[in-house]
Amino acid sequence: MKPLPRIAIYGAGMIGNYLGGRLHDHAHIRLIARPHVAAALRAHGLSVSDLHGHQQQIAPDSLDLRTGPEAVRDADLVLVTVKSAATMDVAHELADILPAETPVISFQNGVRNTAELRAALPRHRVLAGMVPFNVTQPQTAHFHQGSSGELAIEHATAIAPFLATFAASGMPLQQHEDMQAVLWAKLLINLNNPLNALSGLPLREQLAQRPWRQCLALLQREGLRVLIAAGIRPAQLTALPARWLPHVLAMPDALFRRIAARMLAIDPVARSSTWDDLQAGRRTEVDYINGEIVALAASKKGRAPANARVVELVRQAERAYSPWHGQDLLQELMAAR
Ligand SMILES: NC(=O)C1=CN([C@@H]2O[C@H](COP(=O)(O)OP(=O)(O)OC[C@H]3O[C@@H](n4cnc5c(N)ncnc54)[C@H](OP(=O)(O)O)[C@@H]3O)[C@@H](O)[C@H]2O)C=CC1
Ligand SMILES: CC(C)(CO)C(=O)C(=O)O
Repeated sequence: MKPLPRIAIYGAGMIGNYLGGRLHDHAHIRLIARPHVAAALRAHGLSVSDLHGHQQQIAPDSLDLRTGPEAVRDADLVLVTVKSAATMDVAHELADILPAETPVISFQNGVRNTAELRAALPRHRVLAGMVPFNVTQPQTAHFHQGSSGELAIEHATAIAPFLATFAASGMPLQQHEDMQAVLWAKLLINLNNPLNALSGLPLREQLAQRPWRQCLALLQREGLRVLIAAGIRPAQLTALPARWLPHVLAMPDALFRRIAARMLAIDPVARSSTWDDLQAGRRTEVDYINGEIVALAASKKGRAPANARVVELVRQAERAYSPWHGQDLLQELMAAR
C-alpha cells in the first residue's frame, strides 16, 4: 500500500483545522498552530462537521501538533491558511526550511497571497487555492463548515499526487486554468465580509434583508466597474455570472428568496471571517478585500468611494465596535459615492 502523503497545515485556525480534520484519515496531517490553539486541541481533540451532516472526532493522541516552522521540513505538501497580513512572515519562515521540491498551496482569501509567497519562495512551486465555504467554531476545537462549494486549485502537475487524497476526504479539488480570475470573483463575494461584520448578524439573516443586499450590490457594482477598467474578468463561481449578482442581490426579499435560494443555504450561525477577527480583537483583512478594489481603482487614476468608506468603517470597528442597521449603512455608502 502507498504511504499516506504528509501534509503540513501552516496556520491552524478556522480553515486550517477544518481542512486538517477532513483530511486526517487520508493523509498524515501536521498542524502548525499557535501554542494556545495547540493546547486546546491537545485537551479536546479535533472535531469537524458540516451542514450536510458530516461529523468526525479525532482524539488528541492522533493529532500531530507543532508550534514552529521546522515542522514543515519533511512535508510532501504545505497548505498556507493564515490571514493575509501574516503571509509574508510565513513565506520567510518557509524560505529557510522548506525543500524546493515541496509544493505550497495558499488557501486564503484576497488576490495577492500567492504572489507574495512566490516572491519569497522563488524556487518552490506555489499554487493558488480558494476555499468557497465558511467555517465557524461552535465550540472549542470544533470546526463546522456552514456553507457549500468545492475547493478550487490552480491546474498544475504538482498537485496530481494529492488529488485522490482530497477527493477521498470528501473535499475534491476543482482545478482551474485561471486562478487569478477565480480569486477576483471570490473577492467580489468577500466584499460582503465587512458588511456582515458591521451588521452583527449571522450571514443568512443579514443576506435575507434587502438593505444589506443593496449595500453589497453597491460594493460589487463599484468593484466590477474597477475590474473592467483594469481589464480583469472575474470567473463565474455561482449559478450566475459575477456581473449579474448585483441585480439579483438588489431584488425585493420575496423574489430574491425564490431566485437565489442557494445563496441563503447557509448554516444559521455562520458569519464572515471578518466578524471572527473583530470579535477576537484582531486587525481584519479588509485592506486585502475592499481595500484591494480601492487600490486597483487608484492605480488606474479612478476611485472606489463606497469600498473606501467600508474600509474606514471597519478600521473604526476594530477600535470600537457597534453594529449598523442595513438602511443606515446603505445611506452612508450612497452618500460616499
Ligand atoms: N473563516 C472562514 O470561514 C474562511 C476564511 N477564508 C480565508 O482563509 C484564510 C485563513 O482564515 P481563517 O482560518 O479564518 O483564519 P484564522 O485566524 O482562524 O486562522 C489562522 C491561524 O494561523 C495562525 N498563525 C498566523 N501566523 C502564524 C505563524 N507564523 N505560525 C503559526 N500560526 C500562525 C493565527 O494565529 P494569530 O491569530 O495568533 O496570528 C491563527 O490561529 C484567510 O485568508 C481567510 O480570509 C476563506 C474562506 C472562509
Ligand atoms: C465563505 C465566506 C465568503 C463567507 O463566510 C468567506 O470567505 C469568509 O468568511 O471569509
